[in-house]
Amino acid sequence: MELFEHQPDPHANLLPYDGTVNYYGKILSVEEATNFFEKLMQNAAWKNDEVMMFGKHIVTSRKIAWYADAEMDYTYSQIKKTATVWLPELLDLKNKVEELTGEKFNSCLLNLYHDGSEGLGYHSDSEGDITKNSAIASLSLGAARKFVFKHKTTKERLEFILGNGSLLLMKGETQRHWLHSLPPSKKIHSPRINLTFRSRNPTN
Ligand SMILES: O=C(O)CCC(=O)C(=O)O
Ligand SMILES: [Fe+2]
Repeated sequence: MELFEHQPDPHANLLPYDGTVNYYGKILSVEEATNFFEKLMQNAAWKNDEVMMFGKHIVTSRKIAWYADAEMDYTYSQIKKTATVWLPELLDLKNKVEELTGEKFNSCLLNLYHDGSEGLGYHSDSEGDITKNSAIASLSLGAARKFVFKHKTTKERLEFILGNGSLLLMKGETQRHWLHSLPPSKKIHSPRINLTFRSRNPTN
């Protein structure tokens, strides 16, 4: 595999306070990332996301797919979802991410942004059955996109670029104190897949 010259220090905390975010840089070669992107594009159980916004039921153009250790239902954005059992390529990525981060994950949300017109508004991933203060690992494939953190009370903002094959880890109190978003951009004309590996409490 090609190696990357300027690997960041994954132990450095990118947040100034109230949480921990570690950036591992590119953990896949361009070839590997392209390969995973194509496989997931083809094989993942993509469907349009449904969310509740201002009391309205909205179907987004962004697509999502949920995977978990066993088939179970859970709630995300106030709507019940059903997860599917792991694809082999997702298990490969999960193993790699667990090995690098030293964390364990039992589910994964995939997001497919067809181009820069699709993004994700400010939110934190702490709702429902997500294990409190558990780590969330975010692996990006395809188009590089801006990723923004905003503190819930100080409103301090921090921006990062998440490139093809890169890994970001959010842990500790991050979700409690910080929101994050993927802003839309007119400059991006190609797709991106993001995988967030998570820990959920098995409630059913
Ligand atoms: O696409 C991304 O980088 C962010 C995804 C995200 O925040 C989420 O799925 O909760
Ligand atoms: Fe999120």
